[in-house]
Amino acid sequence: MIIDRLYEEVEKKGNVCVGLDTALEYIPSTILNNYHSIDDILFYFNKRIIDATIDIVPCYKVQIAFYEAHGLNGMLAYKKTLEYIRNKGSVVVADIKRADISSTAKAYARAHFEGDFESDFITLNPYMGFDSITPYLDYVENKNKGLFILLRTSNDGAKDIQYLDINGNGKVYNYIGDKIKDISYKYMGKCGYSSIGAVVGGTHLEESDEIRNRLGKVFFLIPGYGAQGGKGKDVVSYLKNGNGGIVNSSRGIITSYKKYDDGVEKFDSYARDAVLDMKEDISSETKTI
Ligand SMILES: O=c1ccn([C@@H]2O[C@H](COP(=O)(O)O)[C@@H](O)[C@H]2O)c(=O)[nH]1
Repeated sequence: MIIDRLYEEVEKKGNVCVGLDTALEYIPSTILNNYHSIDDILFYFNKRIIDATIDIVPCYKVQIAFYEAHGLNGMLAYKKTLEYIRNKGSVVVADIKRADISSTAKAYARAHFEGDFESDFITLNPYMGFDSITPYLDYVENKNKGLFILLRTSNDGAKDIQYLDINGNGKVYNYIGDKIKDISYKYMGKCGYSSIGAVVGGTHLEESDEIRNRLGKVFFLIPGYGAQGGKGKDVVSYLKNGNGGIVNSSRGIITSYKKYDDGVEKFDSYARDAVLDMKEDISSETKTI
C-alpha cells in the first residue's frame, strides 16, 4: 500500500512536505533570465528545490492551480514536476481537490492516477457526498494509490460550513471524519495507517487532539504551516510518535530566499534551510505517545 511507503519515508526523513505552489512571482531572476518558456521556468525552479531537499523530506505536494493558470505550458511543467519527483523515488501528492458525480469522478481518477499526470496521492473534497469518492477506491485497493480527503481545512472560512452543528449531534467536520474513518479502515497498510487519509489545517490547535483521537488510524496531510501562521506546536497533536502525518509548507519554503541579500543565487539552499528549521520546530514540539 502507498501509505506504507509514505510512512517509511516519514520515519527516515521527518514530516515536512514541500509545497510546490510555484507562482511566477516566487521565481528568482536567475531562473527567469536563463529560461524563456513557462514550462522550463516553472520546472527548473521546482527541480532546483527538489534536488536541494529530496534527502530530507518524505514527499512533495504539487498544487495544480499554479500550473493550470498557465494553460498548456503550465501543465507541461506540472507533468514534468510529477515525473521528476516520482523518478527520484519520492512520493508526490497532487493537490487537485476534486469533487463531482461518479461518472466524472471516474474520469478524474484516471486523469490523475494514470498517464501524463500520474501521482501517488490526490486530494478530494467530500462535501458533494461520498458517492463522489467511490470511483477512486479501485485505485486505492488495486493500484497502490492514496487519497487525502478534506476534513477540517486551514482557512478562516472553514468555520462557515465545517463547524456547523448538526441538530445537536456534533459538528459537520466530525461527521465527515467519521465517514472518512469508516471508508479508510478498509484500506489499511502494514504501518497501521490507511491509504485514505484526511486533510486537517495546522492553524487551529483547539480541535486537533479531538480529531487525532477520533481518527486514530487515519494519516493526515496538514497544511497551514508558515505563511498561514501555523507553527510546530499547532501541528504536533495530529502526529503520533513523530509519524501519522505530513506537514505542508509551500510559500514558507519556496520563497524563504527572499529574506536574504544573496537569496536569488541560493534560493534552493535557503529552501533547504527552511525545511531544516521547520523539522527542528516540529521535532522540538513532538510528543511521544
Ligand atoms: O485546508 C487546506 C487545504 C489545502 N491547502 C493547500 O496547501 C497549500 C498551502 O500553501 P502555503 O503557501 O503553505 O500557505 C496550498 O497549496 C493550499 O491550496 C491549504 O492551505 N489548506
